[in-house]
Amino acid sequence: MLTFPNAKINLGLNITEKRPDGYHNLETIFYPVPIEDALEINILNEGNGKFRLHQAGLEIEGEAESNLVVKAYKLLDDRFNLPPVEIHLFKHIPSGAGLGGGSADAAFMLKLLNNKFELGLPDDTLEEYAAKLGADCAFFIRNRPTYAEGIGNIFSPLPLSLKGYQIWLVKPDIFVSTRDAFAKIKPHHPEISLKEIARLPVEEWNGRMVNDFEESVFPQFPAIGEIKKEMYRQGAVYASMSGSGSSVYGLFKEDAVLPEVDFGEKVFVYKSQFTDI
Ligand SMILES: C[C@@](CO)(OP(=O)(O)O)[C@H](O)COP(=O)(O)OP(=O)(O)OC[C@H]1O[C@@H](n2ccc(N)nc2=O)[C@H](O)[C@@H]1O
Ligand SMILES: Nc1ncnc2c1ncn2[C@@H]1O[C@H](COP(=O)(O)OP(=O)(O)O)[C@@H](O)[C@H]1O
Repeated sequence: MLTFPNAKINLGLNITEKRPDGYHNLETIFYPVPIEDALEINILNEGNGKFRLHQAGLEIEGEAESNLVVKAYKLLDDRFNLPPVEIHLFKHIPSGAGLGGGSADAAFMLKLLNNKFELGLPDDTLEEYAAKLGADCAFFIRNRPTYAEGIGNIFSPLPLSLKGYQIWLVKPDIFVSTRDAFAKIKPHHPEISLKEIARLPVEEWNGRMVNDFEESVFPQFPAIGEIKKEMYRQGAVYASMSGSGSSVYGLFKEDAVLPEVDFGEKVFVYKSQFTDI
């Protein structure tokens, strides 16, 4: 059985409080983007192990055991004693990009196992399992435009559509640690809630909808801030870093012609148009 975990971008991100447990409360909007990995499972008929992971495409750091698709499998295996599986994962979504690729793989693995082995788990339960695997993981269960609060795990659906807009996404060869990026932030409550800003037309987001991580990440990695400036020079109606970086996206009008810009070596570039949401 085969599935295609997609990425997300953050539309705005306000980090509002540091919590006693070390995590941070925030508000953000998660929006699905059609950059997709490919994830397949088959029943494993040979050997003694419970899983075998084959990985291709972009590299992911770490052992198979630490891959989030394996963690997702183990989580459900502990509860349901699943048959052994052979896993094929092809990575297209860059890691350390603020695109949630690892979290998407984990959430889609939960959904895949639920379907393949007919576990009958409703979305609410799948979200509870997903939340154990990463702060933004549960978003990918329903995978629709979502306003998120708490540590990024309390959701409400949002009637927001970027249909027709073009997205230009650039991920430089820079790895930003989410943990370090949080550590440098001074949390504060925004004057206007992100939910309110999101009701405005996209053309009015610039200067209002902010990603608090930019303030700590751009001084450390000026190249990321330069990409954002370039997006605006090229006519973006809105541009921002996604999550804790390092990717930057620009939203462009339907009829805009996106130029070819050389952002340097080892830079991931993706252009597309939002369709069905
Ligand atoms: C902040 C966001 C916004 O989208 O960043 P990106 O990962 O997308 O860049 C996400 O919610 C991140 O989610 P995720 O990447 O799953 O975070 P986790 O693995 O759970 O946490 C990584 C580390 O970030 C810090 N952390 C994470 C979430 C949060 N609300 N407060 C925190 O302080 C903690 O130090 C934690 O150890
Ligand atoms: N299947 C996976 N895909 C990507 N990264 C993974 C995966 N499993 C574990 N990881 C680890 O998760 C970390 C965060 O990856 P990812 O969620 O893609 O990025 P981000 O948090 O920037 O959105 C990576 O450093 C990687 O080592």
